[in-house]
Amino acid sequence: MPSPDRLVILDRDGVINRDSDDYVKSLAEWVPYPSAIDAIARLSRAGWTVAVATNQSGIARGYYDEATLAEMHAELNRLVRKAGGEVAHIAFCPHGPDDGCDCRKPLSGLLEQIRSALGMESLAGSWMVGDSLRDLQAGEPMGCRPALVRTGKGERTLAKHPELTAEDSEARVFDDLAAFVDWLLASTSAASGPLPHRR
Ligand SMILES: O=P(O)(O)OC[C@@H](O)[C@H]1O[C@@H](OP(=O)(O)O)[C@@H](O)[C@@H](O)[C@@H]1O
Ligand SMILES: [Mg+2]
Ligand SMILES: [Zn+2]
Repeated sequence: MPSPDRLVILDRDGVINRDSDDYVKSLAEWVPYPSAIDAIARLSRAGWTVAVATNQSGIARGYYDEATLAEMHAELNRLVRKAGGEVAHIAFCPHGPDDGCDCRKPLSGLLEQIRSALGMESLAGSWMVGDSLRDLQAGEPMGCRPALVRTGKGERTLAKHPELTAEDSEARVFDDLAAFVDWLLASTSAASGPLPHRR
């Protein structure tokens, strides 16, 4: 059972792979950031558990189906394993904005699925890394530490929510997933225990 202090939960589109305003509708359109695949493997090799929480309303919208989504996630798993790492669990919301589900971010249902799948009591102290505010909002009730990346919709998110970069913001901002992992591994190798909360 992973410790939340060594768990990173990743949003998918815009963090692990390029996002598209037209949705990522096929394996061919699923283009991972090479540095992100390597970053996930570096986390695994350093003893961290990595999970993914992704909204996939394109399924409800009829743009692609769960079999196509499974092809993308098989490829993600293959690439991460080839790089020497592992993705412990991928939780996805196939629903649309009007379906009233409890798993579409900013709700926390996907993170609850991850907590349960990994057999954890709590996610408090784990990291939630995303390119949209709703990613960070999904982690907040679960006690996740928020990290925003500038890739994908990250720059748009920061333009809409400049408070995220304020000195007293709980969120930390990074250029991309690789930069977050560089910082996290450097910080936690220096401090053996959990990271101090941002002052
Ligand atoms: O970033 P994650 O959660 O991994 O996935 C986001 C995607 O499911 C899509 O989410 C859609 O939002 P709506 O679902 O239409 O609000 C749009 O933002 C698309 O551009 C985007 O590709
Ligand atoms: Mg995203
Ligand atoms: Zn859902």
